[in-house]
Amino acid sequence: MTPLLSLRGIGMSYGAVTALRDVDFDIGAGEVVALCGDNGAGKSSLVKILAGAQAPTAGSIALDGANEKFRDPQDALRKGIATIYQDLAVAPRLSIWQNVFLGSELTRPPFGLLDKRRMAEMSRGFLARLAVDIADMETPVERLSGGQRQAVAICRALRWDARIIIMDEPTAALGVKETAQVLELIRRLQAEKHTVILVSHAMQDVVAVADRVVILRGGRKVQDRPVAGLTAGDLAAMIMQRAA
Ligand SMILES: Nc1ncnc2c1ncn2[C@@H]1O[C@H](COP(=O)(O)OP(=O)(O)OP(=O)(O)O)[C@@H](O)[C@H]1O
Repeated sequence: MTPLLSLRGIGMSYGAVTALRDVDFDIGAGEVVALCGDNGAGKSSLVKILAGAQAPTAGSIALDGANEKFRDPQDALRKGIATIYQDLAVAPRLSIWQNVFLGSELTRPPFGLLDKRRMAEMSRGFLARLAVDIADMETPVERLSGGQRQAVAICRALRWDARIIIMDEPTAALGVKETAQVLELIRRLQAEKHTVILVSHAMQDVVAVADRVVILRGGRKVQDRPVAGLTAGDLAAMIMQRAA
C-alpha cells in the first residue's frame, strides 16, 4: 500500500551545521507516530520541513506517492498537513469560532458579510467530534483551559480537512489533568482516521497514544518501531543511548 507520507533522504543543513542527515520514513493513513529525540536531535528541523516553513537541503517528500514541494506553510496546509506549534498561535481575546476561522472566514453572498452563525455552528461541530463540551462559541479563547485551547487549535486543522496533524510538544506546558485531556483529543483524531505526528519529550504520552515511534539522534533516524510492549523507560533509554 502507498504510504500517506513518505520521506526519502531528507537532509537539512544550516551553513556548517547539519541538523538532519538522510532521514527516510513512511507514515500510513490513520497512524499516530511519535517523533522523539534529545535536544538538538533534529525534530524541529523536520517539523518545519513538513510544515512548509523551510525547504530541505536534500531529499524528497511524497504525499500519496506523488512528490511534493511545499512553497510555504499555507501550501502545506492546502495539501493536507496542519502543524500545531506549542504556542498554538491562538488569538486569546478572540472567540472560539473566530480562532477556528482566523484568516479564512466564511462569508455570505451577495454582500460578503461574515457568516458568523455558520462559523459558530461548524466550530461547535468540530469540538463535538473531539468530544469537547463548551457551551458558547463566543467564549474568548483566553477563558479556556490549556486542553480546551489545544482543542481549538485542532479544530482549525479540521476546518482545513487536514489529513496529517503535527503536534509539537502539545503537553509540555500542561498539568496532569490537561495532559490527559490532550491525549484524549489525540485518541479522538485517531478514531477519525487522522494521521498524527506527535513531537514529544514526554515518554509516558508516547506510550499512551502512539502506534509507532521514530527516534532521531544527531540528525539521523536511529529507531522506527511500534510502541506496543515498550515502557516509557525503554523509550528514554533508546533516546539517550550513545551512538554505536
Ligand atoms: N536556523 C538554524 N540555524 C543554525 N542551526 C540551527 C538552526 N535551527 C536548528 N539548528 C541546529 O540544528 C540542530 C537540530 O536542531 P533542532 O532544533 O531541529 O533539534 P530538536 O530536536 O528540535 O531540539 P529541541 O528538542 O531542543 O527543540 C541543532 O544543532 C541546532 O542547533
